[in-house]
Amino acid sequence: MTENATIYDDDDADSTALDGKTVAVMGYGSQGHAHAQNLDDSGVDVVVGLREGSSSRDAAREDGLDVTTPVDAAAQADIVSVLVPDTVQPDLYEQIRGELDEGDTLQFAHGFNIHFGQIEPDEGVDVTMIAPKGPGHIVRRDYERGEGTPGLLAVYRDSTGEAWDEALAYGQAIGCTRAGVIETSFREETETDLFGEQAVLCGGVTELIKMGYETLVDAGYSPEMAYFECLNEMKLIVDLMYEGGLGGMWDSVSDTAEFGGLTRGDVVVDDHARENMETVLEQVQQGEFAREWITENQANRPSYNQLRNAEKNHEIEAVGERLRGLFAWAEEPDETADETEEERVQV
Ligand SMILES: NC(=O)C1=CN([C@@H]2O[C@H](COP(=O)(O)OP(=O)(O)OC[C@H]3O[C@@H](n4cnc5c(N)ncnc54)[C@H](OP(=O)(O)O)[C@@H]3O)[C@@H](O)[C@H]2O)C=CC1
Ligand SMILES: CC[C@](O)(C(C)=O)C(=O)O
Ligand SMILES: [Mg+2]
Ligand SMILES: [Mg+2]
Repeated sequence: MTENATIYDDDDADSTALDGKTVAVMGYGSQGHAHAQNLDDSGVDVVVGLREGSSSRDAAREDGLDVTTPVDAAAQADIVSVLVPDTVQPDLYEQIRGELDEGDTLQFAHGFNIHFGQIEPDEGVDVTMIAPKGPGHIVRRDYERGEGTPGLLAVYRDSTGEAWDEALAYGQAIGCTRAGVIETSFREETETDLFGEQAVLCGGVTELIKMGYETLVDAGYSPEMAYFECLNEMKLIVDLMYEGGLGGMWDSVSDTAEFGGLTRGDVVVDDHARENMETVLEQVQQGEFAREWITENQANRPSYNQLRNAEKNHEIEAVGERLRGLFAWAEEPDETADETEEERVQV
């Protein structure tokens, strides 16, 4: 049996580890906007680093944050949180490298570039990771609700002797310790995160949904029925697992669903799927996926763009958009949006 992981909560963190320190958040996308605003709301000094002409600059300023260039932000900072896309991080690092002084920290939300050797930080710089186990918009939403998204903590280099305390305080400031922060390594975070998103969370689930939808539609059932059955209800079922584990879900569904699911689930996701999962994991562990993704970017993402378009054009997307628009709580369309000044009726 593998040993249990160490999990830290709010009581383990000491916010004073960030006293007098400035955090430069590089990027204001999914994770960047959440970390920057959560840190700011937690009383930490934050500056956002964005390239000149960046489409995110207005959003960060409207959220009340100081915005400057990545180089300038890094120059002001004690901790540089690297929250631009993984493929962009090596270039960004080269731009800001000269601004990282001995004792500063490079902080990541995913270990890809350190683990696969795409960034090799200079000696004297601490290298840490707080990786929220959830999308950035949920990290922000959880924090605002007084809750938190679970996170992972890893230290790749601790030159100062303060890296662990500082990283845990960072995890607290973005709300992760409210839910629990698990101690890990850059290798373990990178390999499990890549495997999870490819085989289960993003890749596995979308293929399961599309295959279920196509099976029903090909058999003559309506697209609307197939959408509700295979995609919409997925969230409701997963919510039950999130709240009460697999058992919580099985308790809530009918005995008929439980018997059918327990006898037929592994007919669909069978030993072939397990073997394929093992292959996907090996490709991650051996760096094969990383090399493919790096090469794909060097070639301007031909496969990525093609696959992305195919996914967007899948019939389930149009059906879903129409059905979600019928939900009573869906936003009313702004009927004046396309009207000219003259066409508007003053009342
Ligand atoms: N998405 C998520 O929820 C999760 C992400 N992570 C990790 O967090 C990190 C950030 O990912 P994520 O939040 O998805 O990133 P995003 O794709 O959301 O980052 C977008 C931001 O990066 C900036 N950016 C994009 N390209 C460049 C560039 N060439 N130069 C400078 N800035 C650029 C964008 O600014 P501009 O307007 O200038 O383009 C924008 O502010 C990654 O390491 C990822 O693996 C970890 C957990 C979950
Ligand atoms: C599951 C995808 C993720 O790893 C995440 C939101 O945690 C990501 O890279 O976006
Ligand atoms: Mg993840
Ligand atoms: Mg990921």
